[in-house]
Amino acid sequence: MTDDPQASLSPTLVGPAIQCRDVCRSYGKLQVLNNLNLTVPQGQIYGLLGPSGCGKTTMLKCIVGTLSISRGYIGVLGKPPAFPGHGVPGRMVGYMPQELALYNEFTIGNTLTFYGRIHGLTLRETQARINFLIEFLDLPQKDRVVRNLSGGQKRRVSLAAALLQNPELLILDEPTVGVDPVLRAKIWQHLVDIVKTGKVSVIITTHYIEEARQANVVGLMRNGCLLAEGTPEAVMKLQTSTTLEHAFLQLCETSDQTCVKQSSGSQDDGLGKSQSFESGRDESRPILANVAKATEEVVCHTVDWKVRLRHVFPKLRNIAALTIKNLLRMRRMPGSLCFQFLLPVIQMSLICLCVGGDPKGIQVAVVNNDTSPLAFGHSLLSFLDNSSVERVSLSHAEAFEGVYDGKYWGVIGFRKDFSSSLMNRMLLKNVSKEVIDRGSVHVWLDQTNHQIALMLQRKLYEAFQAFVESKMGSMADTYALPIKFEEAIYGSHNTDFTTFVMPAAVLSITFYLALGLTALSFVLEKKEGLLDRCWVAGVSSLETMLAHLFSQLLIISVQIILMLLFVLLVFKMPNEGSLVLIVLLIVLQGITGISFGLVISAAIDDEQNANQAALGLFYPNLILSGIIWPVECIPYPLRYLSLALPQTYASEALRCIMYRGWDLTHMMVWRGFVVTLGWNSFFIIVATLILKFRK
Ligand SMILES: Nc1ncnc2c1ncn2[C@@H]1O[C@H](COP(=O)(O)OP(=O)(O)OP(=O)(O)O)[C@@H](O)[C@H]1O
Repeated sequence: MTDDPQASLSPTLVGPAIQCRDVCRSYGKLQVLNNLNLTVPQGQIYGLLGPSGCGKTTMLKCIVGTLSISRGYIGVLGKPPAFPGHGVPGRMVGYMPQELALYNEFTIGNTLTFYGRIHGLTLRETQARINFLIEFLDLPQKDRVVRNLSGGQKRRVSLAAALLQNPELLILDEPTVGVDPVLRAKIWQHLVDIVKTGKVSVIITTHYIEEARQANVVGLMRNGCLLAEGTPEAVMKLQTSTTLEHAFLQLCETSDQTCVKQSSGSQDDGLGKSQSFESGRDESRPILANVAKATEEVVCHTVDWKVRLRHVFPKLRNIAALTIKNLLRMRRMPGSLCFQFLLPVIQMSLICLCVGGDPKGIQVAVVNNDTSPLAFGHSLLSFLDNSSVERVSLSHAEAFEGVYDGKYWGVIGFRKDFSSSLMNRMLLKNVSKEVIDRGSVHVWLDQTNHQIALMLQRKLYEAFQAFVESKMGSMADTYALPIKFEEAIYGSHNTDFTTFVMPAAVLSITFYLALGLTALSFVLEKKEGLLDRCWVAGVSSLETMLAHLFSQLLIISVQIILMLLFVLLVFKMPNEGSLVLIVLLIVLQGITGISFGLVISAAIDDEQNANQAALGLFYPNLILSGIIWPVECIPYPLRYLSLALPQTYASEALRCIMYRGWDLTHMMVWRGFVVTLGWNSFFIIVATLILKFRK
């Protein structure tokens, strides 16, 4: 097998394989491990037995380092778990967690090849081990997908993953559950065989107490304490029992009787503390008073700075293995992949089609009492945009009744002498207020829909302007407002609301999809024990995050290409700026989404809560980031919050690039990039810290 730098750091094992001293661990107020002392001798099988909920799994998780202890000391193969440069977590340890911790969409071959890559095995070595394990564990063909295996077969694949790299220490949490008696016997025989070399040690938990007779040492655990530890024969002898099960029952009864003594911290020779049956082992030595002592033991291991640096620095091998794994998972879920590619395009197309355009087919009642042969009323209405405004000629009473009933959005009314009064208004210098009023178009609107009301006002002004031009020719300007809008400096007079929304919407869609998918997939991996398993195999949180980032970047790239193709070529949105800058900013915003997703999934253990967090943040962010309405409308001090959000300055920057053709020399552009990069770094640091300290 290839030389692993970690393997070369294998400690000189003079002491036991695992040593736990006064280990305490709680979940909130629930004290699960209570001053637990346990010793796994080098080159032996240790059976950790105890009733459900007594803390066995918690103990194993503390040993592999996925859970931290609140007090005490744990030494694994000579050093505390996760000690810089130590092979635990890493190749020296094979861990089979209680949950299956398998990638369901992988084949058996994919699963084992992935762990082979993590452990630095060559393909040939992995292949040889796969063939052996399939034969030995009576597994189906290696191209069978894990999802379609039976419960027992899945457990055996999980065991195979733990055995793959021939580790020096095997930590197996209930490996024989759901396995038939013949195979159970075979697994035990294999464990017995591999420890015979003296180089491999095993700690195994099982519900089948009797099978643990094959262990060299058993530890009987109850309520977070070790009741007894010794060879199975010694335990049975002391309890004058013929079976381990009976011996255990007796120990439990005795322990219940001395329970009060235990809680008062009795130091006598009863079962208040762990009984040792192993000759020569000093279980009666004073309990370490506090963490300080444990730390003392830890600091005696000096660490070379190079080793420390290698410990914190992400390993390319692991990142590559995880990235390949992520890509393979994506490939095995084509439906989900298509969804991820198409959803942004569909969302963006819907925005371009449905948001910001003029309302169409708006029905308006017309009461035209203008009977003059000039028929100015009729003529003016002919200039109204027919696609937006549908006119319905009615009597005065019917028109108003229709608006009150919600059938029409307004009434346009012309008085009997509208044409002559309008003519007088335009041609005479002095006219009475009454003539002005009679020569006006009277409009009553249903103002409950601001956009429709605004559109009707605008269409009427435009129709009037066109009408005046048709009647007055070159004199038309005399009757227009004395304000002239010249050629637009940026954009055009036809710029609509869609143009405003589009850049921020692209960023927002990329950000939220990346956030949602990252949070969900990470929380699920964490919940199913996959992250812990990878961590025990030697993968750091940072490596996991980087690999996720790389594989997700591939998805984001396809999403961006499709979105931009639709936005620029199909919906013909204007773009004056550099495509490179546009793509870069959207990619960086996608990374912001991924890194924020990592923070959520690092802090939250449950997919429902993670979804709630992502959904809960969606609307406030959409509104406060100026995506659907200008930031300038947000009142102070809320505006300060808005400006601090990851998408506010980025949206502004993208609008400046696309519509003003600006580049990085403009503050409004580089500020968007700087703020995005700042948020990315912040989120990744926070996620790493949470993953590191939340054990
Ligand atoms: N993440 C957690 N948060 C809160 N309590 C927990 C958590 N994990 C375990 N516990 C509790 O800690 C106690 C010990 O659990 P643990 O899984 O270590 O028991 P166990 O001996 O392995 O049981 P089993 O044999 O059924 O697997 C139980 O009461 C359990 O409910």
